[in-house]
Amino acid sequence: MKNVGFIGWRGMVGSVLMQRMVEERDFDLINPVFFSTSQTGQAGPSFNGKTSILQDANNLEALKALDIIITCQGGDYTSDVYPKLRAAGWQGYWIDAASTLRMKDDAIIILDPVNKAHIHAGIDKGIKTFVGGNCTVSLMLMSLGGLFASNLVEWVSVATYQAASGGGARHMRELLTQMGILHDKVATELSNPAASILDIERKVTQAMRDGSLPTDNFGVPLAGSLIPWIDKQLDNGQSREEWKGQAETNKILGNSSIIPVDGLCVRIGALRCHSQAFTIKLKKDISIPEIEQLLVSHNEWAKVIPNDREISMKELTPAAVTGTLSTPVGRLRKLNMGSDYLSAFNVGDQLLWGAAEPLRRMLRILL
Ligand SMILES: NC(=O)C1=CN([C@@H]2O[C@H](COP(=O)(O)OP(=O)(O)OC[C@H]3O[C@@H](n4cnc5c(N)ncnc54)[C@H](OP(=O)(O)O)[C@@H]3O)[C@@H](O)[C@H]2O)C=CC1
Ligand SMILES: N[C@@H](CC(=O)OP(=O)(O)O)C(=O)O
Repeated sequence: MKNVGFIGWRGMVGSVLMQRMVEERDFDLINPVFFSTSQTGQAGPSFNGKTSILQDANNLEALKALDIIITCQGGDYTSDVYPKLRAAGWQGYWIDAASTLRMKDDAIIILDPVNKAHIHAGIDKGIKTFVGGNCTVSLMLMSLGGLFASNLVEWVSVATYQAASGGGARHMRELLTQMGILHDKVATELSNPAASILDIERKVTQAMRDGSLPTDNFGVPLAGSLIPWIDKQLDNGQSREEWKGQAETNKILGNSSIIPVDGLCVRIGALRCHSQAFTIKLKKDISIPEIEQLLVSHNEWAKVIPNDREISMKELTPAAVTGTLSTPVGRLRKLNMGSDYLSAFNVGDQLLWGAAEPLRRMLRILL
């Protein structure tokens, strides 16, 4: 059995990874070794009946003994440890959730339902570094993969509605705390049907503006509001999250001719499902039934939701999709701009296909 090291396993992404690996009995196939940057020497978890002591995630000698390393620890850890490990001659497989290494020439962005052939070709060529994609990119390709695979996409314009979890566990807590404080401010009025709704709104708006909400993580209130910027600011006016859309999509697809992907990335008050609204310029006018067929036949998780009000409201929402591997896509219709302009809307759990699932599937490919 291969020795597989896990770093970042107790964080939010890592916990989802562990849960999925238990569900799929991945631990039966490996000899897991658990690491920590802060709890070395403490008892490790037991996912396959065996317990062990947590090892130091910065101990290069311990890491060098591993065949495969899976890290969800974050970009700082990767930037620090990965170069040292490779410089020390380690030839094992590095599977990473952080964005640090994604665009390196000797790394492949992993999303096997979309680029399995590319992954296998990379392994055959000796590539040893595999990185999970940005969550919005992975979720877009899971739901729209059929259109890309059929070479039908000329360009994509996207508006995202991204959940708090994309920022990390502390961001989720902050959003919920903000929601609770806002509710508390008007709880009395809400229990009185005769209270003026404009008084209620005024109190809530005042609380959003007077500094009474915790904003250490988001920087500004998110509850009752939104944030039209995710990740760093680039010189060209894009956010880094928006930049990833085109860069990572084309790298995952292995395109030599770039498909333009651009738009606006926005944080909203969902917990762990990202949603995205797409305008897609098709290379040719094909019918909606043909499009639906291409989408559902691309992979088993891409579910088409009929463009019907009731069904969309029930099935195409974060509330419906959270915690599932399904990557539904709906609101499919031709736009007023012309019959080769398609609208689409997708929803996906950003901690599953958006983060943890591609990592465990990459491990399976290597076993
Ligand atoms: N959040 C997301 O949606 C996505 C994140 N990623 C990547 O994954 C990385 C990790 O993200 P995320 O899982 O959200 O980070 P977390 O903050 O949840 O966990 C990161 C690390 O913090 C340490 N830690 C300290 N205190 C605690 C605690 N009380 N509970 C759990 N862990 C604790 C753990 O390391 P230790 O045991 O060493 O102390 C843990 O591995 C990101 O930096 C990013 O690179 C990628 C895609 C999506
Ligand atoms: N940036 C994403 C989450 C994430 O971690 O993305 P990346 O893996 O590309 O850094 C979000 O905030 O929703």
